Amino acid sequence: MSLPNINPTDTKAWKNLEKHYNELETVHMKNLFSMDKQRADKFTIKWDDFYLDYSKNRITEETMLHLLKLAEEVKLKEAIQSQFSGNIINQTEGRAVLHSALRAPKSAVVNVAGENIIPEVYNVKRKIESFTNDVIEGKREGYTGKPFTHVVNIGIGGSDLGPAMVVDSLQFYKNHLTTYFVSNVDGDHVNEVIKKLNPETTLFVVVSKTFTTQETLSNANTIKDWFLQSASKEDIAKHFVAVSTNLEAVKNFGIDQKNIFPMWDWVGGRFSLWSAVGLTISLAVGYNNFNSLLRGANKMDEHFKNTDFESNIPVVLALISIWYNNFFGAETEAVIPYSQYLNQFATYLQQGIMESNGKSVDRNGNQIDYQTGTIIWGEPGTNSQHAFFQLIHQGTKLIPADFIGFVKSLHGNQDHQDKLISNFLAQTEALLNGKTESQVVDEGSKEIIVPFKIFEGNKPTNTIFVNKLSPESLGKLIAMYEHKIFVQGVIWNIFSYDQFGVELGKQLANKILQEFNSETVNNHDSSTQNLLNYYKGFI
Ligand SMILES: O=P(O)(O)OC[C@H]1O[C@H](O)[C@H](O)[C@@H](O)[C@@H]1O
Repeated sequence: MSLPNINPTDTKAWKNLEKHYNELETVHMKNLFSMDKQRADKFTIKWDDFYLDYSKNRITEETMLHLLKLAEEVKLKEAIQSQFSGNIINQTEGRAVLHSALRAPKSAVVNVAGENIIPEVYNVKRKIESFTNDVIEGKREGYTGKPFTHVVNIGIGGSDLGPAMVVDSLQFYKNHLTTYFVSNVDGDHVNEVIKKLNPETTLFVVVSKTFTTQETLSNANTIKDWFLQSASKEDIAKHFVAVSTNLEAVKNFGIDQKNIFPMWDWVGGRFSLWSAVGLTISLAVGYNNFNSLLRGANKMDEHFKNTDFESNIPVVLALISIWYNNFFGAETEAVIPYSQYLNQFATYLQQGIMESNGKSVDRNGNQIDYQTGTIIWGEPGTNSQHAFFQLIHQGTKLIPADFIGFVKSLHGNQDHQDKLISNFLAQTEALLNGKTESQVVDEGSKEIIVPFKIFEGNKPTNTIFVNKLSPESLGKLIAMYEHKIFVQGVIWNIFSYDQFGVELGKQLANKILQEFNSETVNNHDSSTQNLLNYYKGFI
């Protein structure tokens, strides 16, 4: 069974939402709150250690009914079943989409082409575990007999962003190993990392699903050449491991077969941190913590699969986002974690969300005439308050935002925590209520200044309060957004799991690279031609 194929704008719910939008467009949330004392309770979902308050949105109970009807009409339930049961829902690439299987319990049965993939998943997990333990305990040594002190992850896109974000987010749980990530083909990146390394005590994890990615192979080769300045070819087996589906290409690179951690084509790059792509996570925080991350994601999978849509966190978040995107015309969404640890969270989500749902052709191959993929951005609070919050509060654009906070701190300094959380709560309150003219006047502002100090309010936010930042809760949080992506892709009737949009630039870059060495080049538009010639003048 493939995915349902329903144009959302043809549904009854969509038409009802259009009508309903006209009624609600100018309604201020402030009034919705004063009209209904139960509002916050009605629009709150408590699940496990998650507390989602979505009451500060421009919605009523009727809005949610229409949105839930939309989910029903596009056959979301069937789509979820189809994904989890291993159907080829990535139809444009002919693949199943089973990152959820990577965090399923051992007893699960998930068939791909008639074969249960779970035993193979657990074989690789065992390999990750024993390798991790050997490195951490110093049983695995470098070519001069010293234990490893540094790990360098070489990858890009999904083979970099996930592990990098998780390692950064879980640095509180980190062990003695120092980790670096090299991704950019800009030589400065690899150069700066190399400066900090000792070849005798550094382990290199080359991560590439395809093992054809220019950036990763260039960086891996540069590092290998640097390594061979002090070590010999035989030592590569001790210091280089790889994660890939392309076992042949890894062997050709010179990595020992024993050092290959396989992955599968049913794991999309941007959803792959749960596979061996997460090896650097496991090395940095230990296998047990890596496994807790997976357990958390699995709990979210179960919640997503089994909970009615009205209390299903990823579904509700996805529907609200559709409401703003497709009816209010909002183009962007901010993700604001009130945790410095989640510094890279929005960057990570950018790939997941924008690579998945940045599509303009529906599942029939037809051009679509409604908005898809949201633009995602964000930075941790409170820093972001002092940077771009002005525009959210008083600018002309509607920017729905997710506020993510943790009730308990990891540092244990309650003074800092109270200050952080007071800001976390105050911002969504301010965005909701704003400040009226009479309030500004009462504060004694000069008349001429009054208009500049008015806050319109009515700015939507979701508050996601989680008990504590742990590997498990982080796993839930990431999986929550993964499922939100899926739900939106189903509603927009697009294929969320391919990424053909990244190919054209790659092809042209390869062509231009060759042209740097050829005498005459004149097959470009005049702008590109001039720029290319300008650069050639320097090489
Ligand atoms: O893991 P790799 O095969 O090296 O791919 C790395 C990345 O590059 C591609 O261009 C895609 O846009 C990403 O989805 C992918 O994660």
